[in-house]
Amino acid sequence: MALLTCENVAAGYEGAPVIEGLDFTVERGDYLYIVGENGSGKSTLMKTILGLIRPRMGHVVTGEGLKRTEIGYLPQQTVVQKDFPASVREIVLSGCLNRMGLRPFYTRREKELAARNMARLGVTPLASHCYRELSGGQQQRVLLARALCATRKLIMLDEPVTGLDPKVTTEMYELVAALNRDEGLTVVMISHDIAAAVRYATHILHLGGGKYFFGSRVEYLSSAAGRIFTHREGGKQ
Ligand SMILES: Nc1ncnc2c1ncn2[C@@H]1O[C@H](COP(=O)(O)OP(=O)(O)OP(=O)(O)O)[C@@H](O)[C@H]1O
Repeated sequence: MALLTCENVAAGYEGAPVIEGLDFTVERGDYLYIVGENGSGKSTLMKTILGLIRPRMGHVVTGEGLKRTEIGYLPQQTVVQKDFPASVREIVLSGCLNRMGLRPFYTRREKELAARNMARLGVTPLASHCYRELSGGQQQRVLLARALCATRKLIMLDEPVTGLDPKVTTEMYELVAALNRDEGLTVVMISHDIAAAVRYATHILHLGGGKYFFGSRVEYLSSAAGRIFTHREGGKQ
């Protein structure tokens, strides 16, 4: 069974639904990019998958023993979040909150998990620094370490490179690609960067104009949406 299945999903707020009739699956080890213009419903879909928004129609089904609370999530950063007055260690540890239930303290295992994920993301030397004093790239690494504390299976990232310079953007992309390739972590990433999508993704979901495309990277490149991109890039892909 797929790790994640969306069956005829419609979601939105008041008024007309933002997304409708969406069908796609995410298998273990996939790297799915969700692309599409502003307002096409990418974040709404991600929140629906996470169970933060109830679908108006259809179902989101998880498989392979995955619980919704075991999905690592790196949300789109707001200005307020960038200014959060906590230490890096506290932020990373808070990725364990979903496992804690009513228990008020972190266990030794949770502290070890946080330490491991800080090391994995190269932020151990920043552990006692205040989060709001970090650069944008360091903040995103910290949030990725936090999301990894919540999951061993599936991580969802909402535009994790917004505001980062090209070098740090590439580092972030390579980091996530390595987690997928070397550690078998399944990744779902929202992005506006179609060039990165066709470089890193195994699958692409392109939302927009009431329609959508879902398929493998190769299928995307020969689809109408993908051909617009390759045409613009002069057929470089
Ligand atoms: N909390 C909300 N309440 C009401 N409408 C909302 C809410 N969040 C988003 N919307 C609307 O839903 C639509 C889709 O928004 P969403 O954030 O899912 O798009 P997106 O594709 O992620 O956009 P972007 O690329 O700009 O981040 C937009 O028209 C937006 O204004």
